[in-house]
This record gives sequence, C-alpha cells and structure tokens, in this order.
Amino acid sequence: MTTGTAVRTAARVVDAVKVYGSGDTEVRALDGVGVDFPAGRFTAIMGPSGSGKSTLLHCAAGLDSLSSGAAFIGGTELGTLDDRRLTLLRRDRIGFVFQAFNLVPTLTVAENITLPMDLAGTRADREAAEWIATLVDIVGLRDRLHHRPAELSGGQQQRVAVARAFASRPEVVFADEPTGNLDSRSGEEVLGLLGRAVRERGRTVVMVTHDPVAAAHADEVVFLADGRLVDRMPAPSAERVLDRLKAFDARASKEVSS
Ligand SMILES: Nc1ncnc2c1ncn2[C@@H]1O[C@H](COP(=O)(O)OP(=O)(O)OP(=O)(O)O)[C@@H](O)[C@H]1O
Repeated sequence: MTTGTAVRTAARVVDAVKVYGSGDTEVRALDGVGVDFPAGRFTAIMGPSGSGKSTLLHCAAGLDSLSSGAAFIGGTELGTLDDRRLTLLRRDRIGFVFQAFNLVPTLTVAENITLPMDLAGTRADREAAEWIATLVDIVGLRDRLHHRPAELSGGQQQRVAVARAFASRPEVVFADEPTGNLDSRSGEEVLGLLGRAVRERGRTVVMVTHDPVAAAHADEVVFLADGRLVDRMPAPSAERVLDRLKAFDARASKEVSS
C-alpha cells in the first residue's frame, strides 16, 4: 500500500548509458537516461526510430545490461545480481509481452498461461487459481483453453501472451511493440486488456510503441530522442502524441538539410 500521495516506483533507471560497439562503430543507444515507472500505472515509451526505446526497455527489464548507471526493479539493483539471480528475478518479478507472441507451440493455451508459475514450481493455491481464472475471463479465452497456439488468430495468441505475462502477478509487465504484428482491431483489444489490468487490477505496465493510438492507452508517455529522455506527457491523446512526434521529425529534417 502507498501512504499519502507517495507513489511507489515499480522500475527505474538512473544515469543509464548503453554503448554498443567501439571506435568508429560505437553507438550510444542510451546517453544518460533517468526515468521512473510508477507502480499501478501504464507508461508508454515513444520516440523516433533508433532513439533507444527497445534498449531502455531491455535494460530496465534485465534482458540487457547497462554500460554505466543503474537499473532497479523495486528496490533491487539489477547490476548487483549474478546471472542466476537475474534469471530468477525476470521469472518471478517481471512479465514480458513481445511483438512475436513467443508462445510454446506444443503447449495448450492453459499450459502457456501458467508456464512461468510451473517453471517456478509455484504451488497453485486458491488465490493463484482465482487470479488465473480471472485473467482467462479478462482476455476472453475460456473456450480456447485446450487449443494450441497454431489454432488461434494472431490477436488471440497475443491475448494468451498477455495473460501469461500477468499470471504470476509480477511487479511490472514490460511490453515491446505488443501490437506490432496485429491488425488494428486486435491491437485495440490487446491494449484494452493492458489498460484494464492496470486500472481495474492495479498492475504496472511499461510499453514501447511506435503508434500514437497505442500510446494514448497509457497514463503517461515518456519520449526519447538520441538516447535521452526529452519529454513526459501525462494523460496523452493520440493527437497530442502525434504532434509531439512531428516536432522530432521537423527537427530531424532540419538537421539533415543544414
Ligand atoms: N545489438 C546492437 N548492436 C549495435 N547497435 C545496436 C544494437 N541494438 C541497438 N543498436 C543501436 O542502438 C540505437 C538504439 O536502438 P533501439 O533499438 O533501442 O532504438 P528504438 O528506438 O527501439 O528503435 P526502433 O523504433 O527502430 O525499434 C540504434 O542506433 C541501434 O542501431
């Protein structure tokens, strides 16, 4: 529980620098980013192509390591963990949704959803079973539980991935372009589910997206440009996000022509 107006931070990075390559091929994908992702909120990360969005998400989620600076999940600094502890942290405290749904083809929908808990050997107590049942209803897959992923549409597969991401009630769910492979209607459904998980169930979501309409589902948008955090927009609308992105495009074309 939070007290007063204090907002708990689910994840954050401090002075985050990520350098790929060296010498002539060096790329500073993150160039001193500090950002916090509040618990119980839906945050979208936006910015021009190559601005460092995926790198930020991967480093914040412990899928990649920073060159310098620090990344935290709750109070745990990821850089202090050895590989085994990092793997456990990702399994137990973080959920993931990727553009390519990444379901296990040989498992049923039900088995895919409970996979993180089965891997962790979590005993299915009553509370956990109720939460899974709630999730299955939220994502609308009750009549598909015994199907395999290949028997589902792309939108249905991503709904399974969303349920799986929330199954173990992780502290934060990171989503990297979760609607990138979906038609707009299925994409809207998946975004609606992420939004409901946050607003009705108090979950935390951090999502990278190119799409202003997708970003408008978030409580706040953080904007990256050239590996730096350049703006934050609470209560975004698709129009305002689009206008903000156009300002980047205008600046980029000015730089190219000068
Ligand atoms: N593994 C890598 N090796 C070398 N350079 C990389 C690597 N991953 C990313 N980069 C570079 O780091 C910069 C940031 O990449 P990143 O993928 O984080 O940007 P992005 O904003 O997510 O881009 P997009 O919107 O196009 O997916 C880019 O210049 C990219 O080319």
